[in-house]
Amino acid sequence: MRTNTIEVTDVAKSFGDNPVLKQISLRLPVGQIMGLIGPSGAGKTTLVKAILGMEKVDAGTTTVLGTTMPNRQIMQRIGYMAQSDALYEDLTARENIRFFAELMSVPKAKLTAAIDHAATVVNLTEALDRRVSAYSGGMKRRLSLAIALVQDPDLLILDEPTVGIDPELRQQIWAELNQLRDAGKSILVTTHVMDEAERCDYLMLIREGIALAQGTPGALEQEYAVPTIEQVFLKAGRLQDESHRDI
Ligand SMILES: Nc1ncnc2c1ncn2[C@@H]1O[C@H](COP(=O)(O)OP(=O)(O)OP(=O)(O)O)[C@@H](O)[C@H]1O
Repeated sequence: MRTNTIEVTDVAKSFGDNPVLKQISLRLPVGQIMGLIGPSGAGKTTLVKAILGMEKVDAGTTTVLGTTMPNRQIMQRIGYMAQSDALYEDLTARENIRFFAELMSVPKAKLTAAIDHAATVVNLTEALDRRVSAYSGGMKRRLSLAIALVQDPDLLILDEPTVGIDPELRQQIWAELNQLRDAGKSILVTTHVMDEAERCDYLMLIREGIALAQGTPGALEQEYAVPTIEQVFLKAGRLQDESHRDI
């Protein structure tokens, strides 16, 4: 039986002479929520795209479900929510979800129930038949998440899923993520929001393309002798800056 859904080993990537990922390795075990946290420009989205095979790496290897990406069959088992919404504005939300569900080969018999469930999770049931052009930014984020969920994927990759989403709905979304994890799905989520980081089973702190620290939230707080992940991050960043100065 497979133990890791994602395996990244010593990945490096530069854009021109800008090194964006430096020797990154990570393992996402089956049935876990892993959080990638780091400031803007740290390399989180580039790492996510490298995992999906959407960005070619300069060195190292990445596999998803034991397979080198990109791979069409494996892509059908991944629910990916990108940072920017790729939606058809002239279609309704229901038509958008249906379009992507069909693309991902959701069986016809399950389609209606799958669309209804995904819409319920993100609280869009009432607005399903409205055109997306009339949606707010937060509603578009929620629709993108519904699209990522609709094919009942083995792996969810969510790039900043809760930006523009109010706290109450965010709770609801995290409850759903926990349920999916408990059902054996694997989830990789990038976030700036520290209280979301605390909810992950395992964290990777990334800054300037370097994996500064990894571990469970509790283990990281213990290692850095501070009470919150925000403080872990600040302390790890300070230590990184000091080590630059020492060179
Ligand atoms: N296609 C590209 N061409 C050139 N540089 C890029 C490209 N994509 C990303 N970069 C650069 O790589 C670095 C990391 O960007 P990335 O989007 O991975 O960061 P991030 O951690 O996801 O940030 P944010 O939280 O703001 O989304 C940045 O300096 C960015 O400008």
